[in-house]
Amino acid sequence: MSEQPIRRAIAALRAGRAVRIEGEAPIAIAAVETATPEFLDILDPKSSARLLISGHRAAALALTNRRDAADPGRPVLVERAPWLDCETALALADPGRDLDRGLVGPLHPLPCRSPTSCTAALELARAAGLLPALWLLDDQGAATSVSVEEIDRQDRSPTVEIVARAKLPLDDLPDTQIVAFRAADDGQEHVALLIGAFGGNPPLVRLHSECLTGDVFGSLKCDCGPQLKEALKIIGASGGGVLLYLRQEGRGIGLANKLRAYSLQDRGLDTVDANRRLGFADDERDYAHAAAMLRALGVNEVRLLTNNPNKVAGLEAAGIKVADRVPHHMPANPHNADYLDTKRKRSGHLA
Ligand SMILES: Nc1nc2c(ncn2[C@@H]2O[C@H](COP(=O)(O)OP(=O)(O)OP(=O)(O)O)[C@@H](O)[C@H]2O)c(=O)[nH]1
Ligand SMILES: [Zn+2]
Repeated sequence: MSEQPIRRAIAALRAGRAVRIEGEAPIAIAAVETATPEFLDILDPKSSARLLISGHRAAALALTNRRDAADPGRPVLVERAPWLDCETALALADPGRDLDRGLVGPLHPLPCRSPTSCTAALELARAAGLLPALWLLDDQGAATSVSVEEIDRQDRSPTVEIVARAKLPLDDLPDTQIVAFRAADDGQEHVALLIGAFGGNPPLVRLHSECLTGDVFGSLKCDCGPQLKEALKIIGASGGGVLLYLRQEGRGIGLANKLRAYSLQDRGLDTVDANRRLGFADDERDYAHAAAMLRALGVNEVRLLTNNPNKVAGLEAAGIKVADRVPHHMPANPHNADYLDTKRKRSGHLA
């Protein structure tokens, strides 16, 4: 499959290996989180690598000048000083550690001469569930390579294939089938539940983003668990519809990064600032894979259960008509009241 380079590049970054990003200005990178000191000694013998961080992380470290600050999406490079070793770099990348240790420095930001390649590289780190902090290496001989175009989500119209389909009896629900999908680009496995009979009118559809803590453990920090259960109930009661279970843990930043965000929230940050402090945008999801899954199921128009206007816009941008938005509120509890409030005040969720 032509899209396999992304999967290989994700695997290489996670394994602490180097990846070459092909494009107008090719670069070679390795993840700060996984690259070992021995590896860095070999690939950066002169200590001339630079540290590549996201604009959001640079802003949190007060490294952005006024022009950069206007564009938090713009990556920033930091010169490798002799004291900037693997552990110090990790402290720069990981806000949990900078709060523990205090900031290191002085740090010298450098102009980023290949913003397109660097942005693609940071996107790859996000897709790998790693912190958005990379070593930018002089040595470009990395065995694994992927192009900017292959990484860029805007350029991709992802294809998904149906891998398996089976009956799944669920409590209090009409006939339900579970369908496993695999995305050709990043290899991610998503799931659809087809509940009851639907057809004719646009079906009731819920896009549920994975939340291990809420869905499985019943965490009270968010509203995901109750939303998931209630969505199944509402779809079942309406006669039928579709629930997509999307593997977009932590609004697309991955499980470990979400738990890092939780740890920052334990220290008083809200959900939006925690994401930014880690170096991510508030919400890193897109709905192109969801749209491809719906199309593969023959669904081109939906009534969408959500309070999130960005979800409606994202699905429509990916070519699925949203005939109606059906609100999907859950009662707050003492642990998630502030979180739900932040989503309304800062993330545009509808009350
Ligand atoms: N990064 C991050 N992700 C979170 C946090 N709390 C929950 N999530 C994730 O947020 C996603 C659910 O998003 P929500 O904002 O609750 O809901 P939504 O799907 O955008 O909107 P609705 O359709 O109205 O429910 C899941 O992937 C959760 O893992 C958090 O504090 N930080
Ligand atoms: Zn949740």
